[in-house]
Amino acid sequence: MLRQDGTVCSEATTPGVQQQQLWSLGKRQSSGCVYSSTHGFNPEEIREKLQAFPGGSIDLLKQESGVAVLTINNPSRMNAFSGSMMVDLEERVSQLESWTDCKGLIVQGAAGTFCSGSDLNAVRAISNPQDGMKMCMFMQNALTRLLRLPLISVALVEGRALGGGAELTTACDFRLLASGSVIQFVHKHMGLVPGWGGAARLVRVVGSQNALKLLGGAVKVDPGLGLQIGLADGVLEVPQAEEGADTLLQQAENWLSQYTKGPAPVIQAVKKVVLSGRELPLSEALRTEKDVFGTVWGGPANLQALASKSKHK
Ligand SMILES: CCCC(=O)SCCNC(=O)CCNC(=O)[C@H](O)C(C)(C)COP(=O)(O)OP(=O)(O)OC[C@H]1O[C@@H](n2cnc3c(N)ncnc32)[C@H](O)[C@@H]1OP(=O)(O)O
Repeated sequence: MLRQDGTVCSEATTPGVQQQQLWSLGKRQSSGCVYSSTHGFNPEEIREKLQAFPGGSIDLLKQESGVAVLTINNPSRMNAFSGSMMVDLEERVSQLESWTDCKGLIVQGAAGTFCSGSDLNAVRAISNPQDGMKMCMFMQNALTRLLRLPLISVALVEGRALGGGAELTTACDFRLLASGSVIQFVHKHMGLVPGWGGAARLVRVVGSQNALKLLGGAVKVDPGLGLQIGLADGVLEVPQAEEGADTLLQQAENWLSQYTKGPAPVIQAVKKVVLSGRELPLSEALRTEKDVFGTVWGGPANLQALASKSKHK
């Protein structure tokens, strides 16, 4: 059953329609926004305002493998988020939510750098508190939906991830840092704190002590520090120009494949139980886990594994 706040609580499951149910469970939870009209949030109004600051794009490539690539594309501004890119992001997340075969997602920046945060030209133009709040709610909704997608996501960070760009990395399940890259929550230097949900997510990734250090000191997190505090899940070497070396994207796809190998319903179920464990109180998380279990128990992958008498050596 779907609660009004977008979370899922338990309901009886009937074996046989399990795969369909898993998808709808994942979809229902992933579409749970933080803000709605009950919070005075009017998405149409802010969409229109954001569209007045055009430039760049958010590009989505869905691949047969079930792994999609989302590219932050505004190279002349170091992939800063223009207003229209924020609206684009929301649209791409909607497209991913309705992709039934999804298994994984790589979020990258175009042209050798990740993202320099919100476009400072747009920020200046909407620097009044009312517009700031609306933009903040809009981006929190979009990034919460991104993190709740029933797939396994990784931010591929090359170059710099600054401000909102750093926040975006925390809306992915994992982060891979290329050699020489930096994640920096520069908000304090801008007289700000994160507003796209980056602080709340950062605390969950690195713990409150480390989050306080990173935000309070606007610390530059390089791959070494990232690994040490758990912000980075792996480090990739930027390939030399010589022929044959895997690109960073290929390396990220290889890395992600350890988690996306296998049937989509099972990968989606894995994400779903982890997500509910992270977001729901224990009793609700347990009931959700039971429901998700019911969608894979006796399903094609389960039956095939039983028939092949697989051993786990
Ligand atoms: C809740 C969200 C909070 C936020 O995200 S606030 C925004 C936080 N981000 C920033 O303050 C980034 C400011 N930019 C910088 O520090 C530097 O440009 C940066 C990214 C380190 C790159 O330095 P450099 O390699 O020296 O390159 P550069 O400065 O010449 O930049 C190349 C062109 O990109 C532009 N750019 C970079 N970041 C931008 C941004 N966020 N908004 C708008 N334009 C931005 C920059 O102005 C420059 O443009 P132009 O060539 O002068 O026309």
